[in-house]
Amino acid sequence: MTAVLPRTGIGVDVHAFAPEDKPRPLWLGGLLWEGERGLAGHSDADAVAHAAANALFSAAGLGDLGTHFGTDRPEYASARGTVLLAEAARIVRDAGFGIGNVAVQLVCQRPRFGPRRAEAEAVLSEAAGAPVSVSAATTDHLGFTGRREGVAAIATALVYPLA
Ligand SMILES: Nc1ccn([C@@H]2O[C@H](COP(=O)(O)O)[C@@H](O)[C@H]2O)c(=O)n1
Ligand SMILES: C[C@@]1(CO)OP(=O)(O)OP(=O)(O)OC[C@H]1O
Repeated sequence: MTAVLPRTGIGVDVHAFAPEDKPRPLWLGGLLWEGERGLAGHSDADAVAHAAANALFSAAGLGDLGTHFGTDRPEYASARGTVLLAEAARIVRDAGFGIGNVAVQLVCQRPRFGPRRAEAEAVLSEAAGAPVSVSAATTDHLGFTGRREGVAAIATALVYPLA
């Protein structure tokens, strides 16, 4: 008898802060952060949502964000991370998987994520159609995140084959 096992996936995303002469709004964890410096990218550069989507694709063995939403696709310019995450979840489900959960670790000095964690988790979970949890850590001012050059996010996901 062959066991039907769940599958785990991993995803990473990094975005640099936008240059001062080309300011952008900050979208992170599906939320708009008023008064915070925005991130550079083709889409809205929401590293938390992108890492979550990468982890879902990884778990399902379906490549990654670039496989499905390349930067050569004008329709994804400034696209919301939640839109990409919802589309990733749809693609994974259409490939025959249920989604157990997604866990994201955000690494940055700013913004302070904790006060808006519940709000972000609700928005991301709605987009994925499954529980998405987000934790945050600084790097004690070390490295590119510590110097506030950008943010990093690392995610895991669990999916299971539907019968
Ligand atoms: N961008 C961040 C980073 C961290 N937090 C919260 O602060 C706690 C302490 O961070 P350390 O890096 O010093 O471990 C962390 O556990 C988070 O709860 C945050 O909200 N936003
Ligand atoms: C999301 C896409 C497409 O708009 O562009 P970016 O916003 O630059 O983000 P990245 O995390 O580098 O993933 C690549 C692309 O799929």
